[in-house]
Amino acid sequence: MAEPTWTVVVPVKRLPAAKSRLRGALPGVPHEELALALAADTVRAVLACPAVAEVLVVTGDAHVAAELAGAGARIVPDPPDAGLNAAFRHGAAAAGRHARVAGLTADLPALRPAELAAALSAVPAGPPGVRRFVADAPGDGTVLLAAPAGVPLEPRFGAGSAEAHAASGALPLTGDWPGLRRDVDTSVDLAAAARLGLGPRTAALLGASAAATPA
Ligand SMILES: Nc1nc2c(ncn2[C@@H]2O[C@H](COP(=O)(O)OP(=O)(O)OP(=O)(O)O)[C@@H](O)[C@H]2O)c(=O)[nH]1
Ligand SMILES: C=C(OP(=O)(O)O)C(=O)O
Repeated sequence: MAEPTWTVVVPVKRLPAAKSRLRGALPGVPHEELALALAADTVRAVLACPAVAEVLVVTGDAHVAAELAGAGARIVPDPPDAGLNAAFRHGAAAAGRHARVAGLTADLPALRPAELAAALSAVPAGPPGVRRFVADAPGDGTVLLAAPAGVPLEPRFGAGSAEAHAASGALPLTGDWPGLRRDVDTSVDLAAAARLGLGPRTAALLGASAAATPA
């Protein structure tokens, strides 16, 4: 059984602006409910991961903060308008210098706690202190970036982030973790995540949308 040694930082954008490429993906479902469900299912899986001691959600959204604090996450206020990498750095700073910190995107509704535990256990505990990352399913993005204790996270999330993380000295983790790698940016991604098995919040919205949409 993995030791709960990791602090996982999960940034969540303000819901009205979040997941813009998914807007309209589920007819009959308010967009903000879908964006919140993706984050809630991600955080639920992280909280259930035996390798995780604490989940820090970095957000400027009061609704997200209330929901995810209720689920058991610690909320760290987002630096206003600073963007995704600033949110990761802010969360990592709140975790403290001695923590093993991993940054994870909040759009992984098919994430399984055991996959996250396997990925985190593949990060060596000791020197030489190299950061590790897990690329998304297409291979160009990043879903997870992990740093050993005392090593800055130095996040380079955004378009082409797998290459950017590698160029900054981070090494890829190569395990077969389909739910972890399946980030959801578009309706095609959402369908792929549904084939893997969605967390309960997103699954309920998919079911409600299907029931409301004439065949
Ligand atoms: N706290 C915080 N989280 C962010 C910010 N930008 C993106 N995120 C989160 O980072 C993760 C990955 O970002 P994207 O996949 O680009 O998500 P997004 O920006 O909501 O989606 P698009 O509008 O489609 O680009 C998601 O879980 C977002 O909620 C930000 O400025 N602050
Ligand atoms: C944030 C990222 O990209 P996307 O918006 O494509 O999920 C990333 O992969 O680093």
